[in-house]
Amino acid sequence: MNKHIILLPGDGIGREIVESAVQVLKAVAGEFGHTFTMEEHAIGGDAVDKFGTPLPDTTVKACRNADAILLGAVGGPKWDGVPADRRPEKGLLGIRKALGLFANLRPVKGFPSLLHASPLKESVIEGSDILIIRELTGGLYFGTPSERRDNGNAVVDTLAYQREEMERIIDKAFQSARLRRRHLTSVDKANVLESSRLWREIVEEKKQDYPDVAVEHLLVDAAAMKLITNPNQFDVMVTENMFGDILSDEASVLTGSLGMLPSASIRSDGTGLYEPVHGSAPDIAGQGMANPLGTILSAALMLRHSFGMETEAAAIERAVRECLDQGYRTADLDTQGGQVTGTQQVTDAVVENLTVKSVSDSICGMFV
Ligand SMILES: NC(=O)c1ccc[n+]([C@@H]2O[C@H](COP(=O)([O-])OP(=O)(O)OC[C@H]3O[C@@H](n4cnc5c(N)ncnc54)[C@H](O)[C@@H]3O)[C@@H](O)[C@H]2O)c1
Ligand SMILES: CC(C)[C@H](C(=O)O)[C@@H](O)C(=O)O
Ligand SMILES: [Mg+2]
Repeated sequence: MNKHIILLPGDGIGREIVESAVQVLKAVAGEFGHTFTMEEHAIGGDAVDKFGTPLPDTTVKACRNADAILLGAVGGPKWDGVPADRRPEKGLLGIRKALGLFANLRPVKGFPSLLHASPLKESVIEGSDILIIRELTGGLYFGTPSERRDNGNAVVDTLAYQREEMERIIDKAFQSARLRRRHLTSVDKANVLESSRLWREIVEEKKQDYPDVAVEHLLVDAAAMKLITNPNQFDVMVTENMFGDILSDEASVLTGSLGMLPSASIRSDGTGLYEPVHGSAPDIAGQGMANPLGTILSAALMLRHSFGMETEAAAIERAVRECLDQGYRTADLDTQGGQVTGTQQVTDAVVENLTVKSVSDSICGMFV
């Protein structure tokens, strides 16, 4: 197959980890006889520096014409002082909105050889396999422009949702639960927020259409606690934009590192932007020590969701598992006294495992 992929490296470690994923995608193309053309565009602080805006029109246009998009990360202290409309993060929010990518799938599944890498007890995290589905284009992030009033002494952020925006993400969550263990946890703050009360009503309405899926409601504060104390109770979790942002970083602890988590930001027709859950990690940028696996696993999600390449996606996931089994670890992972390996060595190990092993023993559908 021929596919055209837009690369948006962005800022901080973004370029390093996207480069790793590109090496893996090239290896997949070679191994399976595909042609992936890749074209880089600017976003975030990188775009502010080059074009004076975090989301140039040329980037949006290229993304609209792409088969899929792979993003690194945006932001960093360099742009702390820029006006609100030039914040690097606006570029990321802007491209998600421009492409209508309302569903953010954040699978949280630990690799066997990393069980010990979590600060949580192995008995707690063993077998945890959660899909967090985060609404991505509404809520507090996109309310009528935030503003300062009273000489800067009062602030307004607006949490707004339309019924349809809630319905489509809740439908997506029920459908995903059907493909997994048929258990859906809806997370809200219905004891306080009117938006959460509408959300809960819609979940109750929708569950009539999915009688085979067990549904529970949890308030977000309790959900945050249970995610750490009893993660195995969860299958699919669905929640609004900001709750999903926070809960997914928290859930990454189950896997050993925030650097491990991939994500798919998609809409109903298969269009997708694939991005690790973490940010630009300015504290380690440029040092060759970033964990590339969240981005490499995001590339696997791209192959599965946007290109329908299940075998190829599973081959990447298997290669990552083997790389970890062989003991390769970036510094964010507990090395158990072993050697710390850099971004490039980890990437090389994944590529090596992809190319030397037969694909017949692939673990299909490891993530979503
Ligand atoms: N999707 C995105 O582009 C995205 C996501 C989150 C944060 N950000 C932005 O990133 C900047 C930094 O934010 P932050 O420090 O709060 O969050 P962060 O996710 O960048 O980093 C949090 C911690 O995790 C570590 N970390 C993250 N990814 C890692 C990886 N792949 N390998 C090893 N360690 C990793 C970092 O070193 C840091 O200690 C901010 O400007 C923020 O807005 C962007
Ligand atoms: C950088 C920021 C706008 C972004 C978000 O909150 O969506 C990030 O934290 C993420 O999780 O992708
Ligand atoms: Mg986040």
